[in-house]
Amino acid sequence: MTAIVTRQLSKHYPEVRALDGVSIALEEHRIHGLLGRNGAGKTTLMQLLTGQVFATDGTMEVLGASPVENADVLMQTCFIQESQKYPDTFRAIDVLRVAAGAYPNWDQAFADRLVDEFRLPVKRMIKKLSRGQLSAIGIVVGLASRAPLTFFDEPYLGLDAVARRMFYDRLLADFSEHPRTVVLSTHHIDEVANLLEHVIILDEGRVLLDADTDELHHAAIAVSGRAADVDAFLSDREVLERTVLGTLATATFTARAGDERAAREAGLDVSQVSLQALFVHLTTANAAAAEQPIGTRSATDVATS
Ligand SMILES: Nc1ncnc2c1ncn2[C@@H]1O[C@H](COP(=O)(O)OP(=O)(O)OP(=O)(O)O)[C@@H](O)[C@H]1O
Repeated sequence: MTAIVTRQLSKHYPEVRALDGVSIALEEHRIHGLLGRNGAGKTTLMQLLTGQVFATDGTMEVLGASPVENADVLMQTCFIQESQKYPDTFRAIDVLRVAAGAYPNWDQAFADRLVDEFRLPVKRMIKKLSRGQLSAIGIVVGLASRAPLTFFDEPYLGLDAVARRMFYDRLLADFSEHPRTVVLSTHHIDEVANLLEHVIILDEGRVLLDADTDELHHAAIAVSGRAADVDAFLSDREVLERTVLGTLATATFTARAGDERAAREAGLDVSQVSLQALFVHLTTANAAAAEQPIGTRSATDVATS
């Protein structure tokens, strides 16, 4: 079943098209990555899907219905935002108490364990907590709520590397025991690459890439060897990046079936491209295409190649 379907979903502000004709389908019980450069539209998409802002155009279904003012859907949805505001008088323990009442699948024992692991001082006033401790509150709520649909919007601002690792481990372990749909937006792409089963890359409000991560391993490959051999091999391929060092060249290109074998047969070294590198290649290529005169580009050139 699909947990989320959007069709031509758009959110336009007077000065910017924060989201522009986004059509996606996210299967349930998977961890989806929502990636994009600053201002790409990730938060806007999550705000639309959780009924916090209204669409300018298009339609969406979340857990089978429109999320707009729909208590049934919203009760099954947990949205952890980087900029979450809490009442001035709240301590972390108060947030957890409210969350326990709000989420039907809340697991208090799990929340208590996470509080210990993240060393969260639950009785201290929230306004006195560090940036990382604030993020830890969101993570505890996001995990212990066990909501059928959980959005984590860059949930770990200020969290150190150990705590981030712990978040990924706990998310993965709990997800295997209690499958649910998770949408995670992040700039730490390499850290989460192994967690993600499906990736959407947004760029300037549009979908630049929508693919399962196992397909992505073959979507682009890097070859290196003598510059002349590399260039001969690349002749009719779409090159994402090419660097030359003396007589040697390395190039990343959009791969077609059989390309890996063909490159080896041409005497080239072949390596896989990480999700992070692919992200950088695609968003850079899209920005370069955007600078071309109108009429010579298609915004979906990169996504569909
Ligand atoms: N309320 C608003 N009014 C006007 N413009 C807005 C509003 N909210 C977002 N935007 C603009 O919409 C675009 C998308 O913003 P959004 O917050 O969705 O990006 P993002 O991908 O989450 O970025 P980041 O990675 O920096 O958090 C940006 O250009 C932003 O300035």
